[in-house]
Amino acid sequence: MSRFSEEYRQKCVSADEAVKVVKSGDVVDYGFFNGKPVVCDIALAARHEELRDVEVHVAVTLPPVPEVVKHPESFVYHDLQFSKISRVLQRDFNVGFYYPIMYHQAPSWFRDNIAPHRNVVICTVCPMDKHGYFNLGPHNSATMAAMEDADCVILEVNPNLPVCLGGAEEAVHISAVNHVVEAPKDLAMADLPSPEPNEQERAIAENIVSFIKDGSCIQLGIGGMPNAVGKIIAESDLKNLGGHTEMLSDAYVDMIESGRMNGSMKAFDKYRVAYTFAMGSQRLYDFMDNNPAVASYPVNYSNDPRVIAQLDDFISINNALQVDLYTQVNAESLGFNQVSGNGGMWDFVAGSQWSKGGKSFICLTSTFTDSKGNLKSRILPTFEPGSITTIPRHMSDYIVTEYGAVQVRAKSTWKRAEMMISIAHPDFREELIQEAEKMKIWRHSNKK
Ligand SMILES: CC(=O)SCCNC(=O)CCNC(=O)[C@H](O)C(C)(C)COP(=O)(O)OP(=O)(O)OC[C@H]1O[C@@H](n2cnc3c(N)ncnc32)[C@H](O)[C@@H]1OP(=O)(O)O
Ligand SMILES: CCCC(=O)O
Repeated sequence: MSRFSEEYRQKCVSADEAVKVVKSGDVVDYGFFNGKPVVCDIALAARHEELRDVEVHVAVTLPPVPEVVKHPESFVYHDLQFSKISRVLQRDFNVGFYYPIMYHQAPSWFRDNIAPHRNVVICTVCPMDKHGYFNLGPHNSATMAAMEDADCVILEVNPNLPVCLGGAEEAVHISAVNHVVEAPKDLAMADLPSPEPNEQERAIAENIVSFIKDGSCIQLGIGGMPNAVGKIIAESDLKNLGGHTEMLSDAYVDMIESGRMNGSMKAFDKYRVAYTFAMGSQRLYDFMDNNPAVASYPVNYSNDPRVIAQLDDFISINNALQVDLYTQVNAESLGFNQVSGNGGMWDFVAGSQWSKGGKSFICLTSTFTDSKGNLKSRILPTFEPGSITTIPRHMSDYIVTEYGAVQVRAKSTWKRAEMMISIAHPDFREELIQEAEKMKIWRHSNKK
């Protein structure tokens, strides 16, 4: 028994008891990603008749669907990064709001009193260790900063979370905690395996891999495509790659276990992949458990472009929904429907271009087939009203489809239009040229 056991026993209460602290008008933070509580969420939602206008904040609503969203008159739900659940909630039920973020700034939101003050933080953690620490598991992010800001910290202990070694700020001490709630021992984490890459995704990945050299440092973003790139790298003969990323995904397990990524050439965090959160399959979480090959850091380190820039040959690979002929990147919305979020995209697009030899790749399949079976170009003359520009054109570097990779950085408007059309699906190229002419970004010498 550790000397902290008595303090643990005193602080351990039922979920119903713990959430009694929440009052109408409070701001309640559910942590980030896998940090979202389950039993405390059920207990809080059960108080919906007596509570009004409680703000709840999460980042990426992982399954299960939170109970609080069923009572929008009592709880105002906010998500820093939409995924399937938040999309459906907002689009079909008019519930939930997106919260734009420049992700590396998140800890300073709390430490510099910029974000609304958190009355209560409730988040899922690993069981307490003999030193009195609760490891945060695969969600470091800005959790410690939010806890520092909070009047009350409630931990929901789940023994199925992997213990994720730091780095920094990967654990909270019992002395900084008000209540501990024990989740059922069989409460599994959301198991989100990535699908096998399709033919187009493999072609895109091949187009990117040709730019990667031995010793490059790799960041992979969220979405289907970056996972395909990881798989192709794992099958390549590249050597001594490093990893420094916001999100640790299954692709990193592929790259590390295949021996391609060992971090031996990194200027710092040598032999480790630095990350701030992980999301993926149970295989990923099993791999991370107590594994010194990966190091958990707060997001003001992992995503700070000034940190990223110090790693030479930094290769940043992120996914987009659409790119227009001006080379503006939309990675987050379709008209007025929020699909995802900017997250750390800006951080890595900037940091990789500041790195010596670094490159930023934004990838997308050239087309999308809608629910009615219509083939649509993802390369558009301009975005539809309401769509958000995630990366402005002056920050775009490489854009990649299955038809090739083009570097639009340091090119004029008419050259960019030509490059974008060269990687569009052939069925749409003529129409795009006509639009480029109307937009006055086409000249007679442009290649058709
Ligand atoms: C974690 C990080 O942020 S790492 C740092 C970088 N940050 C980012 O890259 C953030 C921004 N990027 C992203 O969020 C993702 O990469 C995305 C959204 C661009 C792509 O992610 P994916 O999971 O591959 O997207 P997916 O193909 O499933 O599309 C998402 C949704 O948009 C729909 N969609 C995608 N493209 C289109 C299109 N052109 N027209 C209509 N609908 C579309 C899909 O049908 C899907 O909808 P549904 O699941 O509600 O039915
Ligand atoms: C808080 C946003 C995190 C992300 O990039 O997914």
